[in-house]
Amino acid sequence: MGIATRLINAFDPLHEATHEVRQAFAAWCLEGKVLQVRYIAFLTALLYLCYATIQFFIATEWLGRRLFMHGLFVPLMLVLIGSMSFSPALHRPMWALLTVSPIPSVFASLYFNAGRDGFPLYAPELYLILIWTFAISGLMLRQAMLAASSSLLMILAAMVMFPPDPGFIKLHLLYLLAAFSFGFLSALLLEKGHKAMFLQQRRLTHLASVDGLTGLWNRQETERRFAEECERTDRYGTPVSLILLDLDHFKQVNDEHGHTVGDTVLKEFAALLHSSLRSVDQVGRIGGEEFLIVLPETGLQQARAIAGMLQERINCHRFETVGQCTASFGVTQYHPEEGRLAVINRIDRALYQAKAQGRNRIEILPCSVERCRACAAVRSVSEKRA
Ligand SMILES: Nc1nc2c(ncn2[C@@H]2O[C@H](COP(=O)(O)OP(=O)(O)OP(=O)(O)O)[C@@H](O)[C@H]2O)c(=O)[nH]1
Repeated sequence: MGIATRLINAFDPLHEATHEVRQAFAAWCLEGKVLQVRYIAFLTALLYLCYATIQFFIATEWLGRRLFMHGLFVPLMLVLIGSMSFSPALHRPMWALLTVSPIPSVFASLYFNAGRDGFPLYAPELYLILIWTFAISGLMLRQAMLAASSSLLMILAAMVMFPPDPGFIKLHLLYLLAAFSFGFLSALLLEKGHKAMFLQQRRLTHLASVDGLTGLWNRQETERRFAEECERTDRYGTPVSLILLDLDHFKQVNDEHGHTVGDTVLKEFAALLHSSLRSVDQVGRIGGEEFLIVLPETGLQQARAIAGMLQERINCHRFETVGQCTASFGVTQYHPEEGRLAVINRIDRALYQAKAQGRNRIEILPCSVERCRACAAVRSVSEKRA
């Protein structure tokens, strides 16, 4: 790896991240910076009005144009940016406008002052714009770099076309270098800090949603994902089913082989479930040896077939040290009319029945909505049995 790549990587905590993670970072970062953009845009507009007022008293040339630019055009552009920050739908054009906003300010300053006697008096505006673009505006590093580099090119071009006083030129170059490098470095370090914070937050969020032993979702996250699927069902009518399963006589495993072996069985069991299901299915450990599977876009009959497939795989699997294990299953489908709590209660009942009726069984309970076609077949079988 080249030195340049190593250096870039050292400043980029996301250098190994996927495109999706980088996009998630950009969205997270931009959302967090909206408030900064708002305050900075309004404050800068105010300062430009002060600048225009001072020029009103000291400027000897182009007074009307200076007042138009610094008292009207630039402040209005900044107020527009600040106002756009209030509406999420306008955030994209707001970022675009913020990226180009330094250009007219630099252009105006050069147009009014380059090659004139008063240039050193007004040159600090150029240095401030460079620092503002990098470290204050709220722009992401890449956009800030684009805007500041364009500004710097314009300033250098103006310097070639209208050379300042030879005594001032070296100082001017030094100030430009200082403004650009200070601004760039602070933007680079700020973005590095943001990236590290983003990664840390993702890690913590992940840790807070997984079960430490099995790596499956924990109870809270499983319930959250189930609620999300229910909302999808409420909105689009796509079915969602649940399987609740519990290892049979797991206490015996612990009692006979010890908790460490019990833990290994739970891990192996979790891996078996995870590898047997589709990637869209959500598996969580919601209690000691109790697991909940959320099956999106799956009706009751399909869920029954999936539970059958899992039962067969579990029965065929030989767990380390303990050999064969079995599990009991409750299966049901969510129906929008009855609410989530009713489904959770029903699947609990289904599992209880499977345990009560001898374990290593699948019990299916239809929903309580009479006209639900998905559950009709199961309901009639249950009624016949009763
Ligand atoms: N090793 C281990 N055991 C656990 C863990 N969490 C819960 N358990 C044990 O799981 C066992 C559950 O026992 P019970 O609720 O009586 O259930 P069971 O023996 O599986 O009986 P049935 O469910 O009725 O078939 C208890 O012994 C708990 O200590 C864990 O994280 N690791």
